[in-house]
Amino acid sequence: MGAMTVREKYDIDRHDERLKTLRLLTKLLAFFYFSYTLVDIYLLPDITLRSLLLRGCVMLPLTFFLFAYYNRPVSIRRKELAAVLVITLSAVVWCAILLGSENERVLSYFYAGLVFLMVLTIVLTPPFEQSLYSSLFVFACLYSSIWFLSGSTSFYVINHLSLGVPVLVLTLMANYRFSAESLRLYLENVSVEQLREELAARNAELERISHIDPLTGLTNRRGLARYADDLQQHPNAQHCIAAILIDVDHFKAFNDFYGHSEGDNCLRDVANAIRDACRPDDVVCRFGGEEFLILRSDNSSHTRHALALAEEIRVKVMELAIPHQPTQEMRVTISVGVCVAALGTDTELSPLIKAADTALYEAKREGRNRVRVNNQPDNDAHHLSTLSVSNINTAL
Ligand SMILES: Nc1nc2c(ncn2[C@@H]2O[C@H](COP(=O)(O)OP(=O)(O)OP(=O)(O)O)[C@@H](O)[C@H]2O)c(=O)[nH]1
Repeated sequence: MGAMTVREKYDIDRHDERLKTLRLLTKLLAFFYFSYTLVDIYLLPDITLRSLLLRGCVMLPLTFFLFAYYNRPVSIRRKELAAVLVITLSAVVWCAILLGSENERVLSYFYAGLVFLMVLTIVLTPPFEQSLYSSLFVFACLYSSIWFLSGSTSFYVINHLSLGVPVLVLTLMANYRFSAESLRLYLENVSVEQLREELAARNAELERISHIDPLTGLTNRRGLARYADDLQQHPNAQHCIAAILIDVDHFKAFNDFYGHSEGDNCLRDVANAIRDACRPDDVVCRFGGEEFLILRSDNSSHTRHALALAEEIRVKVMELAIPHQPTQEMRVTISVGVCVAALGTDTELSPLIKAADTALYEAKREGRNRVRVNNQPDNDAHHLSTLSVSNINTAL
C-alpha cells in the first residue's frame, strides 16, 4: 500500500463522525424538501401534478438510494459527493417544477432557490472542491431558469442577483474557512498525539535507563530501591528471599596494575558471569564499585540453593581466568556473602543485605575467594553463623 496522504488519513479517521452528521442532515433536508410539496401546491396550484410527479418519482427514489449508499463500504468523500450530487439534482428538479407555473407568485417564491446554495456550502459543509463546483452549477441553473419564469424581467433578475451573488461568494468563503480550519485542528490533534506518544516512549526509556548501570548493564541502586519498594507493597509471607553479596578481591591492586580501563573490562566480565548464572527473575544489581548483589525470592530459596548459586558464580569467575598478577591465585577471584530469610509482611532489605555483608566480611577475613553465609538479618553479631566452603557440600 502506498503512503497515505494527510487528507486521506483525515477522511478515514473522521469517517464515522462525518457520516453521522451526513445522515442527520440528509434526513432534515429530505424532510424540508418533501414538505415543500405542500408549499408548491399552496402557492402555485397549477404545478401540483408536476411537483408531485417530479418530487415523488425522481427525488424520493434517489433519496432512498442515497441512504442505501451511506451503508456501503466506501470513503466518506464519496458519500459526501453522492449527497452533493443528489442535492444539486434536487435544485434542478425544483427549477423544472417552478418553470411549469404560469402564476406570477413564482417570482417571489423563486428566492427560496438560494437555500440550495446555502445547503451546498455552509449547511452540508462538504469538501471545498465539491462545494465550489456544485454551488456554481446550481447558481448557473438558477440564473438560467430565472429568465423563463412567468413575468420575469431584467429588473427582477438583477434584483435577484443582488442577493444571489453575495450568498454564493460569502457562503463559499465560509465553507473554505470551515474546511481549512477542520483540517488544521485535525493536524494539530495528530501532532499533539504524536508528541504525547514520543514523550511517553522517551519517558519509559529514561525510566529504564535510570535503573541500569551503564558499565555492566545490570540493575543499579535506584533499580534496587524500586525492587525494595515493590517488595514492601506486595509482601508474600510464604516466600523466602536470598541476598548474595559479591565483591571482587584485591580490585584496587588490579586497577593499579592493569589500569582503570582494564578494570572496567574485568567488572563487565564478572557481571556477565554473574548474570549468566542467575535466573531471569533474579534481581542482579551492581551494588557498588566492585560489589554485586543478587536477590532471589521464591518458595524454594533455601540456604543450600543460595549457597549453591554463590559457589557456582565463584567458580565461574575463577574459570574466566582473568589475569591478576599481584595476587596469590594470579587470576581474578571473588568473595561472596549470603543471607537467606523468610519474606514476611514487614520484610526490609537493608538488614538482609547487612547480614550478607557481614558474611562477605568473614569471607574476606578468612582469605578471600570463598563463600560465607549469615542467616541473621537482625545483624546480631552474637548469633552470626557462618559456613565454610567445605560446609556447602554438606548443606547440599
Ligand atoms: N576500573 C574501575 N574501578 C572501580 C570502579 N568502581 C570502583 N573501582 C575501584 O575498586 C577498588 C575497590 O578497592 P577496595 O575497596 O580497596 O577493595 P579491594 O582492593 O578490592 O580489596 P578487597 O575488597 O579487600 O579485596 C577501588 O580502587 C576503586 O577505584 C569502576 O567502575 N571501574
